[in-house]
Amino acid sequence: MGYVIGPLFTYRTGTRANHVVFFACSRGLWNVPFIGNSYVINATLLKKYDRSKLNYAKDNLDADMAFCANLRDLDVFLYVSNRVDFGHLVNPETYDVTRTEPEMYQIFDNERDWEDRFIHEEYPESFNPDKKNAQPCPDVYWFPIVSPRFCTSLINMMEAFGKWSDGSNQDTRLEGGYEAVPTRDIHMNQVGWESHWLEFLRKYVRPLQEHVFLGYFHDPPRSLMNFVVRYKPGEQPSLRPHHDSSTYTINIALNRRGEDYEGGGCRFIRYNCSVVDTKPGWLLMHPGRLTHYHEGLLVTKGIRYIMIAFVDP
Ligand SMILES: O=C(O)CCC(=O)C(=O)O
Ligand SMILES: [Fe+2]
Repeated sequence: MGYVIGPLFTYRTGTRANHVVFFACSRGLWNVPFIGNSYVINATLLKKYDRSKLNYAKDNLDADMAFCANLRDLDVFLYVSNRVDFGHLVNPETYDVTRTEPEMYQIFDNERDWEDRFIHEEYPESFNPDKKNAQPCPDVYWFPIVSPRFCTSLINMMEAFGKWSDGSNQDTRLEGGYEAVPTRDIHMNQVGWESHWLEFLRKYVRPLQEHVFLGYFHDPPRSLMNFVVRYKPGEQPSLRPHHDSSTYTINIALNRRGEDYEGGGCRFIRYNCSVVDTKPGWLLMHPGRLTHYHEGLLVTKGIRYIMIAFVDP
């Protein structure tokens, strides 16, 4: 599917008001009076015409309008074709090369690329009505959600920032200044990635929640505690039993058990049930309060990274 800008019948030279963008549902080639943003030009034209005529200036028109007007005056045939897939446009407006992992920040501006890069290829399968969603412990669901690239990018973002909390109960990042069960972590807002994370929750996590915990709707999901945890022997290797202050919690594994670290995992005490064979890019989703008292199991070697959000506190 391609798009055509400015159908012949509504076009008036010199005004933008009449430009119409429409999707062509069939494939073909259309003669158009105006093209913008991105185009391919036959190089022989550049040799053939006098540059005083073939240029980007005419009256008070914008450069793209002037260029097309000059081409029309020269009787150059302008057309749009979707017979070949040329790819798609990237919006460079907010691309910030000063960020570590700038692509991760593109969830709003280049949604399609973001999804291709960062969402797990099996994500849509979780909604297949013929498929039974994995439930390693009672009411603990397990879904593929993000790609390996997402996991390494998020770890890079956090390690480049580097200011891991000290694991004490005093935490100035929190409203009350106190964290009862502290982890060594970095919050999403410390790396300027909170709005992006919330969009990810709304767009990709919320539908999974609605799919398995029927009848609970909260759109957009609210989440004040969004962070990456680092478990490491000699630093903080485990987390004592606790409840999360959330309606539901998501816990995304970011690296590989057995390769990057040994030990680790999450144990749900009421059910005496542990999830230890966690997989990078897979998310655990469980109720936060009352039933799902849990602990982070001891990491004996290497570093374990997880991404946590307490949704709807
Ligand atoms: O280590 C885990 O998987 C559990 C982490 C956790 O419970 C938390 O951060 O609240
Ligand atoms: Fe927890």
